[in-house]
Parts: sequence; C-alpha cells; structure tokens
Amino acid sequence: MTPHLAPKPVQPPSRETQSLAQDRLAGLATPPGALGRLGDLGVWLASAQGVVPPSPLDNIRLVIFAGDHGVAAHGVSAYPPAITAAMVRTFVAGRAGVSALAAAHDVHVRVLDLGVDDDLTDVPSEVIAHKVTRGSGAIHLEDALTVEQTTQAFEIGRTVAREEIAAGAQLLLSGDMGIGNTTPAAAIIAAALGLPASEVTGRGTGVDDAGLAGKEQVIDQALGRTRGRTDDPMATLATLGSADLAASTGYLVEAATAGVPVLLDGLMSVACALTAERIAPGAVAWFAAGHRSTEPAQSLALSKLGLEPVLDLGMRLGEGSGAVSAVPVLRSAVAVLRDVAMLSELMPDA
Ligand SMILES: O=C(O)c1ccc[n+]([C@@H]2O[C@H](COP(=O)([O-])O)[C@@H](O)[C@H]2O)c1
Ligand SMILES: Cc1cc2nc[nH]c2cc1C
Repeated sequence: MTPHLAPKPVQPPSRETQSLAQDRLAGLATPPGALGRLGDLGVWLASAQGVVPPSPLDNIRLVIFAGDHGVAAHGVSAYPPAITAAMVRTFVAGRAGVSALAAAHDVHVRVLDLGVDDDLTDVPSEVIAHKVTRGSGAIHLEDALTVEQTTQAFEIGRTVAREEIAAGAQLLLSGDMGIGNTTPAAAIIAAALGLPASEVTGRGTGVDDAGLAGKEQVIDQALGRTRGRTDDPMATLATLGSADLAASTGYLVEAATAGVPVLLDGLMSVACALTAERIAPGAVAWFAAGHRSTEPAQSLALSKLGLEPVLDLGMRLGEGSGAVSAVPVLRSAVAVLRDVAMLSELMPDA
C-alpha cells in the first residue's frame, strides 16, 4: 500500500506586486541591473509579502528536523549515530554551528525530534513531543516508515509551519540533523529525477573513497528495492525517506500554501523542497535557495527546481546553517528596495 495525496497546486506570489516591485527596482538611483541578484531577491520578497517596498525581515524562524536513519549502521557516514542526539542537546544549549549564526543574524531556532534513536528525556518536552519513531528503517533493506508514520510526520510538519506562521514568521527556514541522512536525501532526489546512484552520491560528513563506494551501493540497492513504488511523492518519503524528511516536506508544503516565503538550506532541505513541489505544484515559487552545498544531489535538485543559490561557500554542515548564512543578503535586498532614492527624485526635471 502506498500513501496517496492528490497534488494540490499552490497559488503563486502576487504578480501585480511583483510588477510594481520591478518598476521600483528599475527606477532606483542605480544603473539598470547594477544590483544584480540582490534586486531580484528584493522583488521576490516584495511579491511574496504582497507589498512594495518589502517590509524589513524582523521575524525569521528556523525549524531543525532531527532524526536517525537505519542506514547509518551500514557504513554510509563518517560519524556514529549517537552524534544526532548529542547535537539535539547542543541545539538546545545554543552551542551548535547554526546557533552561533542564528544569534548573529537574529534568527529564531526551534529543534524538533521526529525520529532520534534516543529517548532524549533530558531535553525540554516540546522538543520530543513530536517523536514519530526511534530511527527510520535502513532504506536499502526495508521501508523507512509505514504509511501511517509518513502521514503522521508530514502532518506534524504542516502543523509546525502553521505554528511558526502564527508566531509571526515573515520568512521560514528549514534545517536538518541526522547522522546518515544524506543517504535517504540523495536517494529521494535520484528517485524523483530518475538518476542513478552514481550521480547523486556525495561524501556527506566526509566519508573516504571506500565509504563513498559503499554509500553508492546502498543507494543503488535502495533504488532497486523500491523501483515502481516511487512515482508518488508520499510513497517516496515512506520507502526512501524518514520521519524527519517527511515532516520537513510537510512544513515546506504548508509554508507555500499559506504564502510565506522560505529560504532553503542544503541537501536535506532541497530534497524536501523537490518532494514538496511534487506534492504541491507551484510551491517552488515561494522558495529561495540559501546556498549551494557540496553534495551533488543538492545541485541537481536545485537545477530541476530552477533555483540559483544565494551563497556558494563550500559549506556542508546542514542544521539550516547555509540558509541562516544567506539571511544578511536577503535583508540587504529589502534595504535597497526600501531605502535607495528614486532616480526621478535626484533629477526631477529629467
Ligand atoms: O546540508 C548539507 O548539504 C549537508 C551535507 C553533508 C552533511 N550534512 C550534515 O551531516 C549529517 C549527514 O551526513 P552523513 O554523512 O552522516 O550522511 C547531517 O546531520 C547533516 O546535517 C549536511
Ligand atoms: C559534529 C557534527 C555536527 C553536525 N551538524 C550537522 N551534522 C553534523 C555532524 C557532525 C558529526
């Protein structure tokens, strides 16, 4: 049995506001095109907000979806699965890589355990309140989740997006934490794009050549095991994904449906964006790509979605760190559209 969800098209951001924002950009006291992609990002934010010039981004919220993955016990990562729970505790303590970046750029961070293989009884109860499973299945041997677990995790993601929007989010970011998660994320992208394991497999946390070869084999085996069952995006999440990836996908679908712009992160975030676009065609119009990760599958999925990343810093941390790093660029895009004089003001008689 596969979980089916009829694709629900998403309304695009306001075309009228987009055109007004383009007119404002063209009229600024700058040579046409001189602001490059900063101008395009400002126009995108204005149309997503439905207002010209766009409002300052004072309430930016990141949700980190955490979970463990059965494949992590099969040599696909350079690190042991116990790191996942340890990093959840580190996010709670505000000491992770993304914590430092988020504090620097005033981004609110929420971490949620969807499937960490640890009871995590020592973290605040709201972090573990949405646990669906203790570890998702090893995808080369078994399905990651049952149909019910997949739907449950997806719906949790949607609810979490609604909560963040109710808290005033003007921009949502999605992050991930989970040793082994680059394997299911790459597999999901391979299945969606019809690509072989050899094209999507990357080094993740830094596996050596033997590790890379083994990881490619695991992905190839997972794709072979599920062939014919990945035409449906929810079935892809159940067979090749995980609870954290299903929740992250629901979060992105809900953000787009509610008309709130999203800044994507690395491989996991973009694999979920690709899946969200399959579930809710048009969702991608609400997404911008924060950065290019070193993972080949992330670039392949970004190309398919037609997204050009804001930053390309060789980052591969995950956690939402690439998205948070791009936040100052988005704030710059808002500032130029808001605060630069119009050329007509400088030369009223021209
Ligand atoms: O965001 C990315 O593109 C990215 C690339 C490589 C690694 N990561 C992070 O590293 C972990 C997964 O790597 P791995 O090798 O265990 O599959 C997971 O916690 C991710 O957040 C993240
Ligand atoms: C230390 C560490 C931190 C991480 N953050 C995201 N993935 C990670 C993997 C490791 C190993």
